[in-house]
Amino acid sequence: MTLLSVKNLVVELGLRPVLNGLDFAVRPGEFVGLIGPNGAGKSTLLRSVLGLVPARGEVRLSGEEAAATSARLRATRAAYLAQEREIAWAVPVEMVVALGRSPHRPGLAALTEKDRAAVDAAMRRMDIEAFRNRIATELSGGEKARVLVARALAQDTPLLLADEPTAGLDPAHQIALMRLFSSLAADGKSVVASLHDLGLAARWCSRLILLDKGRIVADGLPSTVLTPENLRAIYGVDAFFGEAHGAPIVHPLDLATPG
Ligand SMILES: Nc1ncnc2c1ncn2[C@@H]1O[C@H](COP(=O)(O)OP(=O)(O)OP(=O)(O)O)[C@@H](O)[C@H]1O
Repeated sequence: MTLLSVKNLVVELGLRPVLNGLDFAVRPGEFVGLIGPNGAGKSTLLRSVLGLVPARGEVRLSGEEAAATSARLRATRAAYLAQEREIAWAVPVEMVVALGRSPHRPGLAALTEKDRAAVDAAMRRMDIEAFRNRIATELSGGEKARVLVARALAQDTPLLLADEPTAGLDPAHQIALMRLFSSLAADGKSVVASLHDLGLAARWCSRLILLDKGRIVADGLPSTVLTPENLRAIYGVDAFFGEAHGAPIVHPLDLATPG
């Protein structure tokens, strides 16, 4: 059983090819880091999986063709954390997080005990319980980011698609989030997260997909994807490679020297 499978996914935006025939599948238990330079197509890939941009090819969520599934059912299979972190509504944080339960509430019925438990658990996991009654629009950028992750967690889906989830978070909350995604994967869920921080990607992801110019150029264990050759060829950087506590360290050091 795959939670997500993508076959020959093609996206054109403004008559420009953005994704050029992608193929991959994500199984339960995987924490997949989607990496690649600016403009590689990472956000477009996440958005096209959810039908948010027009695409050709086949996308299956939990085995069923996504295009043939209702939006509500899709939202019980995959949660999405968008790159934009603005919160439009001046309402209490708790209410924003509870929006994650919408796909589980027919006609937006009152929150059930299960809904409340999911909202509380998501707020606890994102360390935002203290903000519960604060107005969401009045939070800092990183605090808002954590509220939106909590909303996606409250959705309680087998698959989480997260676009740059660590952006704007301080180091402790970045690491806590990567730990959380790892533990979701250990519980049999899957996370696909676009990441620019190659150090976090190397250390925490079970698998990396490296995109460049709308194509998958490497897909596998972080140690096989984050090679000096790939970093030079795709990102144009030289990096330090090391190891600590049994996990890899990758830290970009400088622009690659020509030749
Ligand atoms: N609405 C659009 N119309 C035309 N081109 C678009 C549109 N949206 C995105 N693109 C182009 O598609 C390409 C991929 O964009 P995308 O946002 O998926 O990249 P990304 O890998 O997520 O980049 P970043 O790391 O900068 O967030 C870019 O060249 C971008 O300019």
